Amino acid sequence: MRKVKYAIIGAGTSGLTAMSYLQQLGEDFVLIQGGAYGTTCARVGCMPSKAMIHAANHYYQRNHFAELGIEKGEQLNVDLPKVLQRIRQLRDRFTGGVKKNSTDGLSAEQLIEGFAQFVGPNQLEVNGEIIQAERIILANGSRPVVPQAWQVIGDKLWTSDDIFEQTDLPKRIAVIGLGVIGLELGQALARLGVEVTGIEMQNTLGGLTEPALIELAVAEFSKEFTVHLGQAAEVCLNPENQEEVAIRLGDKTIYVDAVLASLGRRSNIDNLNLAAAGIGVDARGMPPFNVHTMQIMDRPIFIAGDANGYRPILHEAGDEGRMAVLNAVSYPQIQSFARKVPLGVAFSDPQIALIGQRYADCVGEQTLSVTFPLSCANGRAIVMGQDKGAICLFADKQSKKLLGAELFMADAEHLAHGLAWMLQQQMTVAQWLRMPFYHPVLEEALQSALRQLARQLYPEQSNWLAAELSPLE
Ligand SMILES: Cc1cc2nc3c(=O)[nH]c(=O)nc-3n(C[C@H](O)[C@H](O)[C@H](O)COP(=O)(O)OP(=O)(O)OC[C@H]3O[C@@H](n4cnc5c(N)ncnc54)[C@H](O)[C@@H]3O)c2cc1C
Ligand SMILES: NC(=O)c1ccc[n+]([C@@H]2O[C@H](COP(=O)([O-])OP(=O)(O)OC[C@H]3O[C@@H](n4cnc5c(N)ncnc54)[C@H](O)[C@@H]3O)[C@@H](O)[C@H]2O)c1
Repeated sequence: MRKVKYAIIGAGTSGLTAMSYLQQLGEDFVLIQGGAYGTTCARVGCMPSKAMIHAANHYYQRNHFAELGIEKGEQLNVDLPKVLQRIRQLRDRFTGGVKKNSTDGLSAEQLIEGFAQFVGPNQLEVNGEIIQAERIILANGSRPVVPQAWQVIGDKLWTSDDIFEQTDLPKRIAVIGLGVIGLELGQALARLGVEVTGIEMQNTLGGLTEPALIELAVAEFSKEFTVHLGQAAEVCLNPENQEEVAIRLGDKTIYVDAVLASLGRRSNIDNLNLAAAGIGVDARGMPPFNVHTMQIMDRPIFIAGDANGYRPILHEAGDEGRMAVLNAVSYPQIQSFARKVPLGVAFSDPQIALIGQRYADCVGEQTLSVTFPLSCANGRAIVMGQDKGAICLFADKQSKKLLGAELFMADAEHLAHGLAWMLQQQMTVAQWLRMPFYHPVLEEALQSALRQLARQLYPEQSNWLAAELSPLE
């Protein structure tokens, strides 16, 4: 049996963030990594998906050249094998960079290759070796949800783990699940010339909850690919042609060449045998843990990143790795950390951004909301041909502070950051309106929405000309 002070399970963003702190402190640790190196983000997640979207969006622009007076755009072609090859080259560059700066520098004692599982309260087993660790960080990520019944279609069933490995793309793909992954990759595939059928069992897409934005988004995406909402699909091989997949949607059958399952991701926590550590799980298979400390019960065991399923996105995985390692080091002293304002961006076009609380969770007597369409006098959006979207802001009537925002607009990623940063400062709507807004920029749409909100929140305020200025103290 090997004894160590710290064991980290998983060399993803979360685990590596935790490890870098232990390295700085010169602590005694092991990093246990099962599966491929280089992190989910760089290998099969954020980065290859953005590389595909980038190529797809460039190619798609050809459809709009004529209206700008630029000729022969329709003569452009896409070389799909080259597009896919470039994605893999970029992926290798990103994963190579991650490895060089993290696991490549570890000694044979520090890095253990293999899948860990608990065999006792503080004991892990990897490849038959027992590791006794005083403090343990579980950062073993998540994997795509794939229904067992869909396996009958064999290699025609893809997830985000497979799509970037393809050397070419077929004519027709069904993208099932129009959350973030389905929307980003579904639109990219459509823009690269694939005939895409998008299927989502809820009556929304990309996580939007505000009805006007959902309607706008469905209308926009439907121009590029077929969108079926409110229906769960059944998948099998076409009995008459085993080369084809048959998707059953109610009484409709759609035939495609491949299926991209983007139905969500589930935690890998189930491969750790938590029961052997004396840790129970809830109905979703998750152990009890504190989102402000990352600690599981009162144990010297911490859970961070996608593994805990709380906010499965990259910057949160990094933050949770930090919280987990700070508390692992200070254990039994445990510090609670405030969570940052929730921020999510889907890199579709237009983008979707969700900041703070969700609209659906806030609607009620105490909430005021405004939805401002970009076509309504945002000059920059109109010039760019990007005036299809809208901004929805919602605020608490009493405190006059924003609760959150949902955006469906071009380049929402930037405005979303401004909104998240300001939301975290807990400013009132009047304070926001005293910030500078340049012209002509998309941010002026935020200014317009804030003005509409302010008029309802401050009915007593008669002089808005002055209210947007701060008196010199
Ligand atoms: C297609 C896609 C696009 C995405 N795009 C974005 C984006 O644009 N922006 C964003 O913020 N987020 C995005 N994400 C989410 C982001 O990639 C994840 O939230 C983040 O990578 C999670 O990091 P992690 O450290 O928790 O897990 P991971 O990076 O998955 O690391 C966990 C590691 O643990 C290993 N492991 C599992 N079980 C064991 C075990 N028992 N023993 C040892 N090792 C084990 C796994 O093999 C894995 O290598 C995307 C995800 C996907 C799939
Ligand atoms: N830009 C980003 O930040 C980004 C991009 C990609 C992924 N991610 C991360 O990856 C995670 C997983 O992404 P995802 O898109 O797979 O999950 P998701 O939870 O966002 O969306 C999954 C969708 O599939 C639908 N669905 C489930 N089963 C279905 C069925 N049988 N038929 C039809 N629809 C079905 C769900 O209703 C849901 O809308 C996200 O939660 C996010 O944290 C982030």
